[in-house]
Amino acid sequence: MKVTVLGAAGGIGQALSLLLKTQLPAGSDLALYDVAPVVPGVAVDLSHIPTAVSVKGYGKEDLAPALVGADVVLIPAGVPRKPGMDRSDLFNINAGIIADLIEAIADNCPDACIGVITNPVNTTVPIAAEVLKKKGVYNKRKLFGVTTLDVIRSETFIAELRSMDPANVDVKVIGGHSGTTILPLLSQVEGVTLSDEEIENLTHRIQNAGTEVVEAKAGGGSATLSMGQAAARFCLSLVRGLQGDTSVVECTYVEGDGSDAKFFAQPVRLGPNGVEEILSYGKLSGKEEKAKADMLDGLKKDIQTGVDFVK
Ligand SMILES: NC(=O)c1ccc[n+]([C@@H]2O[C@H](COP(=O)([O-])OP(=O)(O)OC[C@H]3O[C@@H](n4cnc5c(N)ncnc54)[C@H](O)[C@@H]3O)[C@@H](O)[C@H]2O)c1
Ligand SMILES: O=C(O)C[C@H](O)C(=O)O
Repeated sequence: MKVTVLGAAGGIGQALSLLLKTQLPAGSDLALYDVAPVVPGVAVDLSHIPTAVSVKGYGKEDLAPALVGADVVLIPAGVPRKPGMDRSDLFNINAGIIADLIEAIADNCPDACIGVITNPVNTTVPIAAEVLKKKGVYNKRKLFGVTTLDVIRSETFIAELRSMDPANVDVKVIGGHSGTTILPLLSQVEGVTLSDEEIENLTHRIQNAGTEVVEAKAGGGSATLSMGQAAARFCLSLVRGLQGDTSVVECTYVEGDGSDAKFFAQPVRLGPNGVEEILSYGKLSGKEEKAKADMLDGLKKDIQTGVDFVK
């Protein structure tokens, strides 16, 4: 299994690469690409960790060899938010970065599963889809917006509230990855009953958790360590699926049946082909139905911005 990380020298990229070096199955290859000149050093540093995962660094001019043969490509390349910014304020810089990197993926590893982390995810994933379509290699089963951070935050905050082991909390988060498009289904958490007030407070915290980190870092970037963990969880799930395990379920932002929006974060069953099955997200409470209805126009607009960028 070859996993390539694009943007591997950044805050997320380094945390993610460390977790992959220590947790990918034995025999895997980890390819680290970045435009920052430190990337070969990151690879050398990681290569001293005694696991059976090979690590190689690729500098600015070596994108093609970093991608050739990749089964999974994860993309945390791009700029993060500063206090006072929305994720959509990153569009002007990150849209072009994603389009360029996806074009290179289409040329060098068109069959790879692609996990887009770069914000604004609601828009960068549609950009990726349009670029892949232009290149004639779009496979909707293999393009994912990584929204796992919303899931692990939900699990953490609920576990804290109820003094539970977070490993025993399972939360579906649907919609998108910004503001009210992040919709945690707190009415469905097995073994946990929450009051209306608790649901309201938790939903607000989950939807604003990215801003909580951005403000706490005070100009030094956004979530990197928790995102590294979230992306590693998602990647390891993808890899288990690619290796034949068809019991792996994750919530992720994919092109589904379009009944809510063309791209929508929802539970999917992973497997050898990427998405094996889009799963039902179950019955929403009245408040969740309303929250979904209220945010769909905004999500659709974010998606259209991505489509228009490529056209
Ligand atoms: N999906 C999510 O839940 C989630 C969570 C946190 C952050 N993010 C997003 O992830 C992105 C990265 O965040 P970060 O904190 O790691 O930022 P960072 O600035 O620490 O790292 C970004 C890295 O990307 C590299 N880069 C820039 N252009 C590149 C290109 N064309 N090719 C390869 N590498 C390139 C930079 O050199 C840098 O090393 C941001 O857009 C951020 O908003 C998403
Ligand atoms: O909030 C951000 O800008 C980064 C990321 O999307 C997050 O949710 O932490």
